[in-house]
Amino acid sequence: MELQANWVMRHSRTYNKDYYFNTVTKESRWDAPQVTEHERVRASHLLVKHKDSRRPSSWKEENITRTKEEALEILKEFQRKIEDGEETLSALATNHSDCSSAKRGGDLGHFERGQMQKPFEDTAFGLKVGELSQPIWTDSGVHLILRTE
Ligand SMILES: O=C(CCc1ccccc1)N[C@H](Cc1nc2ccccc2[nH]1)C(=O)O
Repeated sequence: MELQANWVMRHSRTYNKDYYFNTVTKESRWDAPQVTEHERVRASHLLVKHKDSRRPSSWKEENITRTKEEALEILKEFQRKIEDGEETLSALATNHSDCSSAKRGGDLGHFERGQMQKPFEDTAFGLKVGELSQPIWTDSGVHLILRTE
């Protein structure tokens, strides 16, 4: 079983049973400290909408008519530029994201589970800090997500 950082399992001869010891805080416990996943994360994203998006309109384009396939091709080009270090997600989101968060470089702020559309939430909570997602689909369109905290 995975233990939280700095915790080790020890054996008590007095009680003849295992216990858990934190090598940093010197705390000891009978029960194993559970690894809790992050309660909340912070992320930025770049959204490309398509004609079947929940709201096929944005600050950029009053009436969005591109197809899902076209949206994905556009997003994959952005993904390549970010992965090559040619562009940052923030700069591309500012100029090209179909979400109102474009005005904040794509920053969505902190959020907990239960606040965003499920595919978006699951991807964001599955990223390490600084990690960029693969293109993911929600009812809003297709997104790239960068976990920032
Ligand atoms: O829902 C919003 C606002 C999101 C937001 C949160 C926090 C700060 C700023 C913006 N914008 C939608 C597009 C959109 N759909 C999303 C689905 C998941 C995450 C972000 C999303 N953004 C839209 O513009 O149609």
